[in-house]
Amino acid sequence: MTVTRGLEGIVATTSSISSIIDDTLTYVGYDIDDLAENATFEEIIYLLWHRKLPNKAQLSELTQQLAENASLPQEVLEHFKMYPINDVHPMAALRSAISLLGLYDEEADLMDEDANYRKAIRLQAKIPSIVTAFSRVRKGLEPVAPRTDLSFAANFLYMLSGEEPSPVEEEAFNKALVLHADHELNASTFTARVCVATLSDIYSGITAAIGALKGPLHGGANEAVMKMLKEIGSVDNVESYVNNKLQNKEKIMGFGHRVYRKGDPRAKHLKVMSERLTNLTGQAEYYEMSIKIDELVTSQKNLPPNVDFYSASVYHSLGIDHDLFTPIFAVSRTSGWIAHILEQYENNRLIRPRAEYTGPGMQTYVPVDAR
Ligand SMILES: CC(=O)SCCNC(=O)CCNC(=O)[C@H](O)C(C)(C)COP(=O)(O)OP(=O)(O)OC[C@H]1O[C@@H](n2cnc3c(N)ncnc32)[C@H](O)[C@@H]1OP(=O)(O)O
Ligand SMILES: O=C([O-])CC(=O)C(=O)O
Repeated sequence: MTVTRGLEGIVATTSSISSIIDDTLTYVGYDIDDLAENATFEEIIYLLWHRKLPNKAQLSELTQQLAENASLPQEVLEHFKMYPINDVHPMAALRSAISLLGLYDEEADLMDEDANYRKAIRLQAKIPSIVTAFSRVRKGLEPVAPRTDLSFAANFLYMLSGEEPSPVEEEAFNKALVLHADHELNASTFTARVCVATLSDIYSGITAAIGALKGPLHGGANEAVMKMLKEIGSVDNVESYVNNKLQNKEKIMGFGHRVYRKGDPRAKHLKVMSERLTNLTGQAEYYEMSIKIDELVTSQKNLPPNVDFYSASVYHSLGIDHDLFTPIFAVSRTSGWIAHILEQYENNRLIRPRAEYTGPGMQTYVPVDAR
C-alpha cells in the first residue's frame, strides 16, 4: 500500500463546478478575478448550481425564492435560547441549528432531484437568518426579520445589525461572499461529499461540512488571524511576534495552502478591501499590521497569504464580531457545498479509502478475569 498522508495530490473525483489550475481559480470556467469585480452572490449561487450564469428572469426567480424562504421555524429560534449562550461558539450553534432545521423540513429525506433543489434553496436562504439570529439572541436582542427588497449581502448585514448597510459595506460584503463560495475539493467540501455519498441527506452533508470548516487549519483560520492581530496590537510589535513564531516552528494563521504555490488569487481582492475599509473606519493600523506580517512571512517562509488572512480585517472593519467570521464563510460556502452535494448525487459512488494497518499483529483474546 502507498500511503499519501492528507491525501495530498490525490484526485478523488471529477467535478464541473470549480477548478484550481496553475494558481488560477475559476467557477464553471469564469475567472475569480472577473467574478469578484462584477458578480452578485445571487448570480454565483445560480452559476454553481446550474453551471451557467442566469438571465434576468432566472436571477429574479432565484432571488425571490431565497427571500421567500429566509424565515426560520420558531422552534429553531426558541432553541437558541436553550443553549448555554455565553459558552457556545457560533460555529457550534450553526452546526446544531442546521441539523435541527432538518427536523422541521418535511422533505428532509426525500432524495429526488426536485426535492433536493427545494431543500437547497431553503438551506441557502435560511443560513444567514440562523447566523444573524443567533448573534442577536446571545446579546439579548430580538432577531431581525429578513427583508425581501435587499440583496443577499445587504440582507445579511441588515439582519445582523438592524440597520441597512451603506453601498460600500454592501459591495465589500458581496465581494467577500463571491470569493468564498467554492473551492474545488477543500476539506469541508470533501467532507460533505463523503457524507452524502452514503446516500445520506443534504442536511447531514451540510452539518458535516460545517464541522470540518470550523477547524483553524481551514475556515476557522479567519477568526484566528483576528485573534493574532489583536494580540500583536501595533505595527511595532509585528516583527518580534512573527520572528518568534517562526523560530518556534509555530504556524502563522492565514498563510500557506495545500494547493496554491505562488499565492491564493482571492487574497489580493481582500487586501484591497482591507486597505479601503480600515482607512474608511479609522482603523488603518489593522491593515498596516497585516501588510507587515505578509511581507515577513512571504519573504522568510515563501508562504503567501490565503483567503483567510485579509478577510479578518475586512470583517472587523464592517463591525462584525470576530467569532462570526467563520460562520460567514459557511454562509457563502453553503452554495459550493450544495453544488457538490447535488453533483455527488448525480453520479454517486461510496467514498471509502483504505488505511495501512500499523497496530499489533494477531493476538489471542484473554477473558477479563485473566488479564
Ligand atoms: C480556507 C482555507 O482553508 S485556507 C487555509 C487556512 N488555514 C490557515 O491559514 C492555517 C495556517 N496554514 C496551515 O496550517 C497550512 O499552510 C495549511 C493547513 C493551510 C496547508 O497545510 P499543508 O499543505 O498540510 O502544509 P503543512 O502544514 O504540511 O506545511 C508544510 C510546511 O510549511 C510550514 N507551514 C505551512 N503553513 C505555515 C504557516 N501558516 N506558518 C508557518 N509555517 C507554515 C509547515 O510548518 C511545514 O514546514 P516543515 O516542512 O518545515 O515542517
Ligand atoms: O482549498 C482549500 O484547501 C482551502 C481553501 O482555500 C478553501 O476552502 O477556500
